[in-house]
Formats: sequence, C-alpha cells, structure tokens
Amino acid sequence: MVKVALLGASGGIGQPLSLLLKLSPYVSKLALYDIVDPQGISVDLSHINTTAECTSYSKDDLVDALRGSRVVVIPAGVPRKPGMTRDDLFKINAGIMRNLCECIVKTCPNATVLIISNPVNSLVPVAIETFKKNGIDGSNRIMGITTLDLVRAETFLGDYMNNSRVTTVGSNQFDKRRMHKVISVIGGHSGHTIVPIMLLKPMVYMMKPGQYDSLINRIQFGGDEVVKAKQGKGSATYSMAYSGYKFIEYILKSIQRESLEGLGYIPAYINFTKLTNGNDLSKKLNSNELEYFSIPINLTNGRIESIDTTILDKISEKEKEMVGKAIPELITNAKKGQRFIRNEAKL
Ligand SMILES: NC(=O)c1ccc[n+]([C@@H]2O[C@H](COP(=O)([O-])OP(=O)(O)OC[C@H]3O[C@@H](n4cnc5c(N)ncnc54)[C@H](O)[C@@H]3O)[C@@H](O)[C@H]2O)c1
Ligand SMILES: O=C(O)C[C@H](O)C(=O)O
Repeated sequence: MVKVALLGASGGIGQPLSLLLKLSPYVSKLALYDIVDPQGISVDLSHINTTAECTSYSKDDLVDALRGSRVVVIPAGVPRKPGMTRDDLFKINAGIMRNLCECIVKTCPNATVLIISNPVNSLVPVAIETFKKNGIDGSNRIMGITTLDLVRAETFLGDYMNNSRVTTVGSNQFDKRRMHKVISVIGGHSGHTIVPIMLLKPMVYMMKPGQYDSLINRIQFGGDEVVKAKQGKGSATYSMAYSGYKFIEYILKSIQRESLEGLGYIPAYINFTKLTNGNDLSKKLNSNELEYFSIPINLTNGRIESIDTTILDKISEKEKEMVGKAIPELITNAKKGQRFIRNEAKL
C-alpha cells in the first residue's frame, strides 16, 4: 500500500476520484491538495471505514501534500466551455502544470506522475521538460491518462453491438467491460489524434456503410458531447474519475506486484523515445520527429518497463490513414509544451 497525492482534489474530477481512491485497497495515505481548500472533502471521506488515511492541504502546503508520495495524480486546471478546444486551455493550465511539477521534482522525484489536465498532448511534455530542467529524466514514470478514450470506445462499440443485429449472434447482451478485447485507442487525447483501433477486424465488415465512420467520430469527439450537455458548467468528470481510477489501479497493482495479465492493452500518453521499443515505434510510425504518443505500456513497479508496439502490426489501411493524420498534430502539440519550458529556461 502506498501514499497517493491528488492535486486538484476539490474539482469536478477531483471529488469523485478522491472517493474512488479512498475505497482502494492499494492506498494507505490519500493526500488531497487544491488551491480551494479540500478540508471538508477529506473529513467527510475519513468517515468511510476503509484503510486509506485522508489528509487535506491547500495553497502553500504543497510540499507537505507531496512528501513521501509514490503516485501523484493531477487533474488541477481549468476545463473547457462550449466552443473551446482543449488547446485553448494551454495558456492557463501549462503554468499550473509547470508549478506543480517544479514542486514534485524537488519533493518526490521518483513518484509516478499521472496527468489528467488538458491539453494532455501538450501538458505531458510540460511535465517532462520541467523534470528535465531540474536534471531528471521522468519519461518512464510521467504519463498522460488517455483511458477515457478507451472507456468511451468500449461503451460506444458495446452500444452499437447491442443495438444492432450483431446481438443475434449470441443470446446475451454484450458485456461492455469485455470490449477491451475488441477495441483499443492509440495516438493522443484530442479530436483526430484519438485513433481507435479495432482489434477484431471482422467487426468492421459487419457494420453497415457509414456506421464505422460514425463510431470513430463519436469516440474522437465524445468529449464535446459532454461539454455541450453541461452547458458551460465544465466537461466530463464522473466518466473521467472512473477512467482515471481504472488507470491508477493498473499502476497501484503493478507497485503491489500483482499480475496485470488478462487486462488487455494499457495505453498511456508518454514520451517513448528513451524507452525499450521506442525506436521500434518510431520506425513503425515512420517519423523521427514524433516523441509523444499514446501506446500500450508494460509496467513494473508502477513505472514503464517497455512499450508494446504490436498493436500497430494489425492495423487496417483506414487506421493507418488516421495515424498519419494524427502525427503532425501530435508533433505540434508536444513542441508547444516543450517550448513553454525550454524558452523559459533560456531567460
Ligand atoms: N484526460 C482526460 O481524459 C480528461 C477528461 C476530463 C477532463 N480533463 C481535464 O481535467 C482538468 C480538470 O477538470 P475538472 O472538471 O475537474 O475541472 P474543475 O475546474 O472542476 O477542477 C479543477 C480543480 O483544479 C484546482 N486548481 C486550479 N489550479 C490549481 C493549482 N495550481 N493547484 C491545485 N489545484 C488547482 C481548482 O481549484 C479546481 O478545484 C481540466 O483541464 C479538464 O480539461 C481531462
Ligand atoms: O473534452 C474535454 O475537454 C474533457 C476531456 O478531455 C474529455 O475527453 O472528456
């Protein structure tokens, strides 16, 4: 069991995620930090009869919140309103990410850092560059959480299968939780950089013309659906808390040395260049410039042991086309984050 720090704990994602972490058998201490004091959340959660010991921290207490943390989860930052892109959040959230990471790298440099705040495609580079500026390579333990795209893919494909004649193949409804054997998602976390990969190719042939394209579109722009429905009151929070916890649980299980076998592909948005199989990924994606990509990872002790590029061996022409479209945008997004820290370092 380990200490987990949650930065941005008072927010729309932070609150339900705090609850899920309080229920986790893998967490011994849960440190809740936010500039809006999370004391009430912490006291409330502390009445739940699970093991995790909750404490709250605000403003200048960040060092205390982080001290001894093995895992740091970051949903701190502003969410989108209708009409905005995730990239529009960069101006505010990049500064928040840099300041938090400056403190993480000095207080718990070996912690695994899991980034939820948007734009993920640029903020993971901000975090990695901040570590680098402080002389530390964090690329095997700083990850962007892209699990919501995977959860959406499983849900929307499950809906399609249950609502179409595909259900007549078996007598029961398809279990959406088993969809990880049917679909995965790689690339990044915004629009066309989100690239769904059908693991069971015959599924595509079973779909009516147009259905596959509309499924892909819904997965890529699922975030917009929630932003629109919330009418200016933010973006996905409950589905993100669930997806975030799902990914955090992989990390915690791996720290606990539990087997992750049978859980399917576990993608995360990472800097793959120095990792085992990183060269292989560059070759398969046919790009020397791309450094960040969401790709299945193999974990040991909560860190990336290697990346698994086999998912790219089975992709269709249409999926190749989607990957090709994602790469230039991913390069631009990553450079934006890198420049933010590198230019500052020159001042
Ligand atoms: N990765 C994903 O799939 C995904 C999904 C949904 C949302 N998001 C992103 O997560 C972020 C948070 O979303 P939300 O709905 O929880 O927003 P929110 O506004 O409800 O909560 C954000 C919290 O961060 C806090 N905060 C701001 N600056 C801080 C700082 N310097 N230190 C600590 N806390 C700080 C705020 O006080 C607030 O409580 C957004 O950027 C959103 O776009 C990502
Ligand atoms: O859409 C957003 O801005 C939030 C999040 O990235 C999502 O995919 O729901």
